[in-house]
Amino acid sequence: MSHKIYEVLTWASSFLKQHGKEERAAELLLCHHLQITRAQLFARLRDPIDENVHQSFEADVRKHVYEHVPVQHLIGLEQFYGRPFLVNRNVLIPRPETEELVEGVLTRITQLFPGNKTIDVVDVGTGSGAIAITLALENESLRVAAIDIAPEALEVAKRNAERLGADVAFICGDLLQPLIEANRKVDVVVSNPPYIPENEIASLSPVVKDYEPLRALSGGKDGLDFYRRFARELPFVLKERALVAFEVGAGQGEAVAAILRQTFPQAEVEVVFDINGKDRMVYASLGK
Ligand SMILES: C[S@@+](CC[C@H](N)C(=O)[O-])C[C@H]1O[C@@H](n2cnc3c(N)ncnc32)[C@H](O)[C@@H]1O
Repeated sequence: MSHKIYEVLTWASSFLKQHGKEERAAELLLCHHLQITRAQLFARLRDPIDENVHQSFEADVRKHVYEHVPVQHLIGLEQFYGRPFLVNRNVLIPRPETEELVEGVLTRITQLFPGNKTIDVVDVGTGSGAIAITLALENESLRVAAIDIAPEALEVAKRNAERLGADVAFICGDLLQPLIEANRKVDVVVSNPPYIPENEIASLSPVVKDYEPLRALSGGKDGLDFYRRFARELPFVLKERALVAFEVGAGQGEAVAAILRQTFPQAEVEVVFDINGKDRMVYASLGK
């Protein structure tokens, strides 16, 4: 007997809810299996569903529930700043908080660098390329480079740049070392580095811990290792007038601001809260 789309959707929603998962995953996965948009899904609720599609959808719902495979890995995509980014186990799934970081960078760039000269930006720890690619697509005055230590992450980032038509120079290397070695200076350094304290990794949910790369998560003993390294390396790569923009873990804002103030006593340093009221971004403007 063939099922109707709404029956399958109702089953999946309540199965997910019953197992403590977000019900919205049902819609996302069903749209993916039917190859339709959300609006089309709701227009077709009373249509019958092909049995093969039904089976493969149900198998994915069960994988999400029992094996904790992230929905984004089942679909192969995550939306970031309104664009679809390919994701897999080699990259962090880009998060909505990071969209706020991108927004903050775009606004501050306009304020700090009025006029239309080319602005050199580097995204450090680019992962899927979400930050670098979005910046390049949103502001054509930006010349964007992106660094990651993991070649397998850069493969994903390069495919994303190609698919989305963004011009980004990808570099494999350790933090700012590639720029320091090339004696290259930039106007903007943006980064969402690993910042989770080591002892919190074990208690992360399995969807994160088992499927996202550890090197994208762990920020050392107190989570601040990368910010301390940035503080040592930034003075070698920043132009006189420059912007540093970091995503931080909730509760780390003041500690990261203190690290930046110590390195750049003249800088204007701001801790910015996200829409959920958490301190998630720190900006330092130099040479204002
Ligand atoms: C938290 S993820 C951020 C990914 C992406 N920028 C985003 O916001 O979705 C951190 C990234 O930093 C990279 N990374 C870790 N250590 C690094 C290092 N020493 N130098 C450069 N990149 C590094 C990881 O491979 C990972 O892709």
